[in-house]
Amino acid sequence: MQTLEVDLGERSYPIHIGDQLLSRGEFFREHIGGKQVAIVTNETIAPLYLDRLVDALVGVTVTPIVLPDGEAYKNWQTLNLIFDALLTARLDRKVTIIALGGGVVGDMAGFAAACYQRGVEFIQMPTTLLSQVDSSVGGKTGINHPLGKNMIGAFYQPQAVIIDTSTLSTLPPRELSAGLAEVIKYGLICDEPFLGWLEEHVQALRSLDAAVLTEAIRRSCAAKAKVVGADERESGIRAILNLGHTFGHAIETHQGYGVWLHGEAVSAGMVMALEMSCRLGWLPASDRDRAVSLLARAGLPVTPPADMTSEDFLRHMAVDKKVINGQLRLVLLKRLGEAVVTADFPREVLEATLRVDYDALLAQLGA
Ligand SMILES: NC(=O)c1ccc[n+]([C@@H]2O[C@H](COP(=O)([O-])OP(=O)(O)OC[C@H]3O[C@@H](n4cnc5c(N)ncnc54)[C@H](O)[C@@H]3O)[C@@H](O)[C@H]2O)c1
Ligand SMILES: O=C(O)C(=O)C[C@@H](O)[C@H](O)[C@H](O)COP(=O)(O)O
Ligand SMILES: [Zn+2]
Repeated sequence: MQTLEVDLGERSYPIHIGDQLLSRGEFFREHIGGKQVAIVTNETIAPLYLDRLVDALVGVTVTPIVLPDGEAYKNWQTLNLIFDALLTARLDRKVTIIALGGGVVGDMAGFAAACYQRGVEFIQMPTTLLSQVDSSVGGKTGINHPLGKNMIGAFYQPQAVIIDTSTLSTLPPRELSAGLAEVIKYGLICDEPFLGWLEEHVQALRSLDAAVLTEAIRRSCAAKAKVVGADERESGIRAILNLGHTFGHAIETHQGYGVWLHGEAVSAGMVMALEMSCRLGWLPASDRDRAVSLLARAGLPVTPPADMTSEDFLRHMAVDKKVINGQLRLVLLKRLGEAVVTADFPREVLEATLRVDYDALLAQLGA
């Protein structure tokens, strides 16, 4: 078992990473202040892991809250199901909410914790690769709005993140690949040597090699914890974690959520951000191509959806949390391993990037 720390002063918390932690009640008990626990999960994860977690939580009363599964349910109606269940069970403000699931469960359970009785404690127990390397760490919680992704939410930090790597054994391969998009993101934005390591180990990751997966999770969490520790509420540097997301969120919103997975949309979005970085003369085409082939080898889409026009992108990209006074800001790369957040680009370069024939680009690459 390894433990990292998210260093946020009085809101600091540990990230425990290890095998079979789900059954180790002591890791949870340490972070549970009262006698009441509510476990928020969904109908796919509950039959796999809920009983094991309930059995491990000796000495507290447990209220399971089982939500419908899917990105399309990350909304007000589903959030309200959590409040209904908390109130029906008469859980008080000493309750600890445990989010048992992927990023959808984690974002909603965290937001519910931020709101219920003006804030109760919560623990992240992420069960997808994406949630283990990204969404469980850093305190971004919230829900989608039909007009924009994650538009309603709060920064609200958990008491702890407990990552049981064995839960990945049941994860569908498509979901594993989606998680790899965010892993590759860390290499692109802040850790070029990690990118090289991923190029060597991508096949082992896709084959669920336990040691290699654990190392990828550890390095990803360390990168995220460092950025979050430097800028908890995204007033500056934290926005680099959004590489590819302005394009990717446009894809997810355009599709009405849940058609492409978040990681898939981010993968295509990162290719677009890298293409734009090339067009600005910052990144050599060979570096873009290196990233594109790694994403493709990870089983991810590297071209945007064929039916989305540049106007579609521009309309959705105008609704982005990085827009200030109507000015779009994007995360681009100065070089592999170094991202910048900038509004300093000619509009024509963005428009040209959106009009690129990505299939032709891919064909040239032979990826
Ligand atoms: N808060 C953040 O910082 C942050 C960061 C990245 C992504 N996100 C959000 O996270 C969400 C995506 O998260 P995700 O990729 O985990 O998707 P998800 O939560 O939808 O989970 C993916 C699928 O895998 C299933 N599943 C989960 N664990 C499983 C397991 N161990 N075995 C079998 N099936 C399992 C889920 O039921 C679901 O069907 C998006 O809403 C995205 O916006 C948030
Ligand atoms: O933690 C962050 O900060 C991130 O940007 C991580 C992203 O991977 C994640 O998808 C996040 O939810 C996007 O944030 P948003 O503020 O653009 O909704
Ligand atoms: Zn993301």
